[in-house]
Amino acid sequence: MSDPVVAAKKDAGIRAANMVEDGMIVGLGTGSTVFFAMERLGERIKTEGLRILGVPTSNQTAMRAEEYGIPLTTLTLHPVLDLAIDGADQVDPKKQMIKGRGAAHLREKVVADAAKQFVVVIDSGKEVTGLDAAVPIEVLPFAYGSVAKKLRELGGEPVMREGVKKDGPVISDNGNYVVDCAFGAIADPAGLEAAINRIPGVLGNGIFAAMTAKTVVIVGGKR
Ligand SMILES: O=C(CO)[C@H](O)[C@H](O)COP(=O)(O)O
Repeated sequence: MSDPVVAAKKDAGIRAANMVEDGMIVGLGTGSTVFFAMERLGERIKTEGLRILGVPTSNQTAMRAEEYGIPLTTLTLHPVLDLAIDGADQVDPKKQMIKGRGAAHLREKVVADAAKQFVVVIDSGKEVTGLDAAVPIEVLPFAYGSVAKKLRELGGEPVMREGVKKDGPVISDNGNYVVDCAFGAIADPAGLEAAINRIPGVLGNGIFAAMTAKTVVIVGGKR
């Protein structure tokens, strides 16, 4: 019997991929849900002759794109994207979200910001009434100590993300540390997103609260 969460992710991914039109430049997020969208895009390229170019948000996504036959481009050649498809870890009713389980949130935010429309694909387990997950924060290694102190002053509890099958800290695709910082229930996601970004040495954080107007959320298995 198929896993209902996996089935929901696949449904969300396929529906997002079916929104893509011929000639579009498409931001490609990172994670298991967006990979279902990419698989479907690969099928459409083969069967319908769909012509698209993708901008990948991680090394893993670039490798998947190669596997699925999705041609890639860069933000240098295409600074404006028609649409970006990505997953999320928590999404609230205002379409504010927390991302970054895969430590790709810095490039994911750049790509989502460059897109005219941001399509977020989730299963219903990601829907929450209020954001409260630890916030992934990409930090310049040189600044780790001072950033951690400032995050504590903001009321957070920063924890260095540790590697799996690798001793020591996770190093992002951009060569930086990733800190997971719990703040408890987040009353003002936009305010916290901006406050974290104001700390020198912070390169980006996983709260996405500034692009809700162009965000469409697809919850797999729900119509
Ligand atoms: O933000 C992310 C990676 O940095 C992912 O998009 C997010 O963690 C969702 O992943 P999944 O679709 O595998 O549940």
